[in-house]
Amino acid sequence: MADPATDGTAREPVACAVIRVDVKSKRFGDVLVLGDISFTIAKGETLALVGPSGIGKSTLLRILSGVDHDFEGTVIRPDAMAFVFQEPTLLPWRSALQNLLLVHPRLSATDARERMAEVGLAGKELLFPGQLSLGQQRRLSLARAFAGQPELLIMDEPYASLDSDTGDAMLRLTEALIARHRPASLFVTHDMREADRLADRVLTLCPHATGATLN
Ligand SMILES: Nc1ncnc2c1ncn2[C@@H]1O[C@H](COP(=O)(O)OP(=O)(O)OP(=O)(O)O)[C@@H](O)[C@H]1O
Repeated sequence: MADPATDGTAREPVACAVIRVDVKSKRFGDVLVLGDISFTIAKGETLALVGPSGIGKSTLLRILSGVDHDFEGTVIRPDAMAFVFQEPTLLPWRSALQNLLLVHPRLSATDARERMAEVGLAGKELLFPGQLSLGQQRRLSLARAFAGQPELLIMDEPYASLDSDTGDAMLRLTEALIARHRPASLFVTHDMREADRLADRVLTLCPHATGATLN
């Protein structure tokens, strides 16, 4: 693994920023994991976060999402945020529709069904997650994320471990949902093809010696 100390510097205009990140440093004990990382994401803009294993991508996501407050710097984030993880994280004993409504209790059943139809799951509302294919489970987790009309969408390797056809279909679906709902989006990926296709800009976390780049 590369030197885990990371020095990322990425600056650009801040107009219409949905999230504003200015991390000076993040340490675990004496170990510097993240250095100087500054960026914003505007409404409708998608940023890919890439870098080698162990460089600090998940650590940065935890800081951005507000789970980890133990760092130097500031993050200004919106209230309405949604997360999509590698695993769909569905409750197996609840139907697909209930999985949506549990997270969004104010959503009407009609709206929830519309959200499911939007991701190609019309007619699957009453099935349990175990009765859905992995691709359908991922679609449901996307529907759940977009159902709250998030201002900021954070995705952590959302297409990992899918076969190439399913991954491609999910990528197309995500593109369409982002184009329609226009959240600011940030996603972690190891796949530069995914990053080039989905992202407007790519933030690369690099070892301390070489810094980080924003393209
Ligand atoms: N709670 C913790 N305590 C101590 N060190 C940690 C902790 N969490 C992560 N680290 C270390 O911080 C560094 C960055 O880890 P992180 O999980 O953020 O990397 P990553 O880029 O997401 O890796 P991957 O792509 O493999 O998921 C690693 O060296 C890891 O061992």
